[in-house]
Amino acid sequence: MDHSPFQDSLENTVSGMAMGCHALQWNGYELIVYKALWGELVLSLLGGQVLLFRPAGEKPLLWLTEKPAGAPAAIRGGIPVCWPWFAEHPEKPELPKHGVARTARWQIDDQHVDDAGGRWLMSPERSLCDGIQLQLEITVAGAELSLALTTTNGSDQPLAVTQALHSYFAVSDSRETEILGLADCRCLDKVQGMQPGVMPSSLRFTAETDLVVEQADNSEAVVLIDHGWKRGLRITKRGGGSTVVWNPGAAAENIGDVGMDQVARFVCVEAARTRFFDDQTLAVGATQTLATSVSVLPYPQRDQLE
Ligand SMILES: O=P(O)(O)OC[C@H]1O[C@@H](O)[C@H](O)[C@@H](O)[C@@H]1O
Repeated sequence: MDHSPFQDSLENTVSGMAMGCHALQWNGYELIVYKALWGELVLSLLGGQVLLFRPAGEKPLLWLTEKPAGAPAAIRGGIPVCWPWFAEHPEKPELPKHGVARTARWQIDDQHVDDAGGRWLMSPERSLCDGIQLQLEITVAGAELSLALTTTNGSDQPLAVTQALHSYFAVSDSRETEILGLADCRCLDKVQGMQPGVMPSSLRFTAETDLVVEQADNSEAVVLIDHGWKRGLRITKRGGGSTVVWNPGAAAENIGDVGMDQVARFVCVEAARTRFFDDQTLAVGATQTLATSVSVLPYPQRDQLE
């Protein structure tokens, strides 16, 4: 059987690789694969994007499309970096949705990997905004993955920035999952034309879902319970006052790298800073960090939130 990366899923390709660090071409994207005692991590140089994280003995925590558009298009899955604006540009709708970071070329500036985890520092190869520095720190500590995206305004002008770490979490079936931890938060429902509402104590995915939720910085973790795989994911956020929850439902038919055959395999829970709830202007010389982490919880774990 041919296990070329063009005919097999990235997950299968990586699971067949030896321990260590490997460069891999996948549908025109340059990837770096790390395999160690703690598990597997795959980084894409396009977008500075974590594509795969699988702690040893677990299923992958992140979902990745099996029908990638191919380089240099943005990759759907893993954790795209949306920066320096989230969603549509507020004044120039012709500009790319979710900013320019996810389609830029990034480099690995520093890395340290050992048997317990690793730490990687990435930055765009070329500045994406004059005078602005952007750095992504990726940390694996055992079975936990953390990302911290730091913006430093080294220009002579204040910088308006919104952003998201747009995590695609792998699930057995989105209809078998629920999201806890956002009860009573204010939200805007994008599917209903940004209609304001309040989040329920448990959110289920029964149709297209696209919610921008006002969730205070450093609040309790969001818990994603997967009743199919009997797994919980604990998702934290720091440095942003918004959490975005997205699954396209039937709208996936019109999204080439999702489609109805893949739409139930993921749920997005995004750590964000949005113009709806926590717009930010970064003063000259100021630094801001948006961070998120994910780790596995035993199932069931509802009582941990009650
Ligand atoms: O297709 P894109 O540009 O990657 O965006 C995916 C989704 O990203 C989410 O963050 C938005 O809330 C959705 O509205 C959007 O559809």
